[in-house]
Amino acid sequence: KNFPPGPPPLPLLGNLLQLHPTNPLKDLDKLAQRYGPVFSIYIGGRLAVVLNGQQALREALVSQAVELTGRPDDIMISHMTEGKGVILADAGPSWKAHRRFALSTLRNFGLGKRSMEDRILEELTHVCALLEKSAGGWMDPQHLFHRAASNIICSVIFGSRFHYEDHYFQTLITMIEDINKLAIGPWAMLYDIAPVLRVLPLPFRRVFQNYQLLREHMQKVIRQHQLSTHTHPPRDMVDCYLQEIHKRAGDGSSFDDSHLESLLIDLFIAGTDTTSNTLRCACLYLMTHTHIQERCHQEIDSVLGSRECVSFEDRHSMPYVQAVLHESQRVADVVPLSVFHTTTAHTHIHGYAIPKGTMVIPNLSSALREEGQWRFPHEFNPHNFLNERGEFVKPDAFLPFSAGSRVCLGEVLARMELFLILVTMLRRFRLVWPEDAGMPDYQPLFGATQSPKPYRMGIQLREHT
Ligand code: HEM
Repeated sequence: KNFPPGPPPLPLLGNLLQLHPTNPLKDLDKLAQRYGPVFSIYIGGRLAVVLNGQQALREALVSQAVELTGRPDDIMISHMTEGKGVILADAGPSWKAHRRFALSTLRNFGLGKRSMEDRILEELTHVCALLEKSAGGWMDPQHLFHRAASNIICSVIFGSRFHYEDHYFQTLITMIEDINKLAIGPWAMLYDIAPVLRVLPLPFRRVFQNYQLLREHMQKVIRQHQLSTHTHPPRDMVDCYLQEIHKRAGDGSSFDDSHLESLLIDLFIAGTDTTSNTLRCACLYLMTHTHIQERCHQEIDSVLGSRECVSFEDRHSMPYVQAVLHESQRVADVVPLSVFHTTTAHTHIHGYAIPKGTMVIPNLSSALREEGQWRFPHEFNPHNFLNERGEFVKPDAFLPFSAGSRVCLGEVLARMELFLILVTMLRRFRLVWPEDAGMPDYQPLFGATQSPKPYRMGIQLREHT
């Protein structure tokens, strides 16, 4: 009763035929126009409520934060993660304690010998060395940004990094990409609705194999740390967690080696594609909007002067670069449908009654390009984030990290990475769209995480560097 309206479903398929299999975003827009910002659809046999536009998203995710904390008990994902970790763990004491632990460890990383900022700047020396090698030519930045983002996470959680050419490292990254592709998609759906197929050698088997290999990697790292755990202050997140297990021994908490493995896998998966795809999107637009790149160069040069390194504090003196970065995140639209939520109690959204256990899909993408919320919703324009005085402002519809009790827990790290990486790169290099590359294609490839299509990036050393 009083449930959000939606299109009538077909038996078994629900409304799947009304959603384009490779990119349902336009179809969701059409359904929102017809049924309003909060509507319902059947994904197969499963009923879900879709939230569209910043007002409905904030009303639900922020005002009903507690009621929207749950995650769907998606069968494939729960079989894979055993309900542990943070991203896909349902609301409960284990999720809460691990989220709190991860947030406070990421926040306090200054307490170790090396701050988060130092770790990012160290990775940047390797990024710049590789870019220098390509100066005068071009490269596909996909691998570089993936490896850099992944290494920053490795440095924070394991205290060490991999060489970019390390075959083992490259395999780990490929496994993450594969899990992201397969765990949310038609194969996962088939696994859920047709248990008889689970024994067959179909692609969903790969998700389990990859997840197991990632788990074995984490076990190895944890064992190495256990042999040298009496280091003060802690070197990384694994040290912090092992100390936490010791502190909590006997109090019945869920902190143990197997939860640690799941937490590390989550951070590794969540922190790689997202940051890397945002950087690729920023570079694509900067190469093809040369006047915007030029203004960034001017602002960076004037703020940094002869200083060797940028610091995260410098963002307050660089409103234009900040605006460009946020605009890149807006158009990159990296996690378009967020991670699905579930209601943990009966609640009301937008005047509709939503029972406990309903799946909720936050369409973050709809807010990032919502008419009436942005001065230029359909173009790449940093003035979406600048007021008349040229000061940086952040509109309410900027929700790439979602909002509420499940808001991305890597937001601060991601923002720091994006700023330090982009400023350092633009300070030393000019990014150039290759003359023979034809017209740029800005249409992203849809997925649990969206990415720009592969492209080549021309690199020139800037004269004064
Ligand atoms: C540009 C980069 C990033 C974007 C756009 C992004 C976006 C998101 C979004 C939309 C969610 C889902 C929130 C929800 O369920 O409502 C999320 C969750 C999460 N993100 Fe990020 N993320 C980014 C980078 C990172 C990084 C670097 C890390 C690792 C430190 C990270 C760790 C997580 C975790 C652990 C969750 C699950 C939180 C929970 O369920 O309680 N993210 N992120």
